[in-house]
Amino acid sequence: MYPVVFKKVVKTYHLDAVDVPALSDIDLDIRPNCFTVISGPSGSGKTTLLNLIGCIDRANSGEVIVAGHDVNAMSDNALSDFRAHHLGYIFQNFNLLPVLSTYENVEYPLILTKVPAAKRKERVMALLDAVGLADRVHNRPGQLSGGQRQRVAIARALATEPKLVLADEPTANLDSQTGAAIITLMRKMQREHQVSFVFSSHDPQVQAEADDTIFIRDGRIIGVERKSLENAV
Ligand SMILES: Nc1ncnc2c1ncn2[C@@H]1O[C@H](COP(=O)(O)OP(=O)(O)OP(=O)(O)O)[C@@H](O)[C@H]1O
Repeated sequence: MYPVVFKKVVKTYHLDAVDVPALSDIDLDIRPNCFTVISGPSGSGKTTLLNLIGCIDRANSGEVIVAGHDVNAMSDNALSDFRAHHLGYIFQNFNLLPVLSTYENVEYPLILTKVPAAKRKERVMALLDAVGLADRVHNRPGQLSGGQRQRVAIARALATEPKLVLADEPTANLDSQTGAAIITLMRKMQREHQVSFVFSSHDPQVQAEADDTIFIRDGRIIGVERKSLENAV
């Protein structure tokens, strides 16, 4: 099953009295267990597309199917529950809760989804070990480097075992060496957890690692490049 299917999707923002068309007639399939990059110039609609895939925003028309669910038809409460259980997010600004420790940041989505305490501990420690932060469990985000913060965000995104992880410019605030290490880690986690990652990115390092690239211009998909799946699994 494709984790994401779009049919004739349109998104227009309303800014005061002006309509700003952001996405027009988007038809799209995202393959399972792949690294998919959305590539395009500034203002082309990458973040808008990622926000629709991530159910952070809603389309004006068309069908948006995520993990087999018609998300445009869901109520706000159902959508919020759906996001918590099925999706993981990685942001360029990391978006960690500053008052929580590394451990607590990764545990947080498991509390939201009511995972029992013993299971939470097991899963958080396994993830922090996998991202190389088992010795930083008590540090708060302010006591970590940018690369370490992004590692926490990767562990947090995978905590609920989602089928799909969305990453908006995940290496934008990292130097190229740290960015490369983060891409390698995301690839490793993607393969181990059999999850689909969808990125928006200008970073050639992220684009080079992609299985699939979706090229977008002026709110329209102008091409899709898919590598052989042997690279992805
Ligand atoms: N909240 C909003 N209100 C009004 N217009 C918006 C809003 N968000 C985005 N837009 C417009 O929608 C279009 C697509 O924006 P979007 O942020 O998706 O592009 P992008 O490709 O992610 O750009 P960048 O690479 O600069 O982040 C642009 O014309 C933008 O000005």
